[in-house]
Amino acid sequence: MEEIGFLGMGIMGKAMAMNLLRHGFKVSVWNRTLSKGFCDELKEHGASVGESPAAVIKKCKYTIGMLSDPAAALSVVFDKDGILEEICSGKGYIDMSTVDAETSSKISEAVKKKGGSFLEAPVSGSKKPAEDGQLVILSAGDKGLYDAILPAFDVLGKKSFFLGEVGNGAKMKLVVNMIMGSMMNAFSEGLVLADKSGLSPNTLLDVLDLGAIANPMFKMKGPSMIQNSYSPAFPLKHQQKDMRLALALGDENAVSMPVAAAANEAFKKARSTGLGDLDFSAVYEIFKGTEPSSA
Ligand SMILES: NC(=O)C1=CN([C@@H]2O[C@H](COP(=O)(O)OP(=O)(O)OC[C@H]3O[C@@H](n4cnc5c(N)ncnc54)[C@H](OP(=O)(O)O)[C@@H]3O)[C@@H](O)[C@H]2O)C=CC1
Ligand SMILES: O=CCCC(=O)O
Repeated sequence: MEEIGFLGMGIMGKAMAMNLLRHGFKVSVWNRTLSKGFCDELKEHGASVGESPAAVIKKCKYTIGMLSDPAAALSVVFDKDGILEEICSGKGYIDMSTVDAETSSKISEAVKKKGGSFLEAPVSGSKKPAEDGQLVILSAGDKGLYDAILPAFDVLGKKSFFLGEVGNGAKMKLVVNMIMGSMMNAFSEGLVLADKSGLSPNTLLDVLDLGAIANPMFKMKGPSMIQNSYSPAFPLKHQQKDMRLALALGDENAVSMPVAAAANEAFKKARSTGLGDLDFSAVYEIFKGTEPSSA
């Protein structure tokens, strides 16, 4: 397949680009902050490093973006040296960041106006699934671009969905993360309730894992939460962004979401106490009423 461009070498972007390289793809990467040290590692695996989003688009037929939030996703497209300066007929941009439908539509319209094609493709799954090529890809937009990029999606993910028009991928992702964030809050409350009422949180994990609400998230995050350990796989600031965007989607559709609203408050409180760069499971500290003893 043609060389693939990759913009945004954060937790997810770096793992995904590395995975493409391991599977024999040629990859050209770019990150806003070059000094973060990702370059050498990726270069060792054969990546070339572009000096701007425009430079990467110019070089590659297909370019993927994995940026933190709507402001970042818009910036790489519309700002100086951005995607719009080089996107043209025959080139495709695939935004895999988690953003709202409005952001995605804005990008789609601008890219199409320049003759390019656009696909939104946010993902379910975190750092480890990204490293292992086990993401769930929620794409929507240009079906021709989806078909063309499938060989790369097959490496990045265990399943790809095509959900129709631009916006549907973003909405699906926000619904999923709204449920996940609400679950993390209920789980944290339960761990605190078990502890304060004289039960072992570890035994609670064993009981949960054998019942109808067993799930990979409780199983994976529970033991480290009990150890007050929150090394970031999915940063809490991004989970709070997703709750905020999901609540806005609820507003638009007049859907009452009291559970998600309460969860959002807890994530906001966690951010305001300096936990934003830790894993989103650090919201547990808000329910414990303590500061984390380690990251
Ligand atoms: N981590 C996870 O488990 C998952 C994350 N996601 C979503 O994927 C996206 C990336 O997440 P993740 O990798 O964890 O996030 P990180 O915070 O690790 O990385 C964010 C990336 O966005 C870049 N960035 C931020 N602001 C700007 C800007 N204004 N202009 C250009 N680049 C910018 C950062 O560059 P710089 O290094 O310069 O700051 C960095 O490359 C987010 O939308 C997140 O919600 C989706 C599924 C799972
Ligand atoms: O957006 C982040 C999702 C994290 C996950 O699905 O485990």
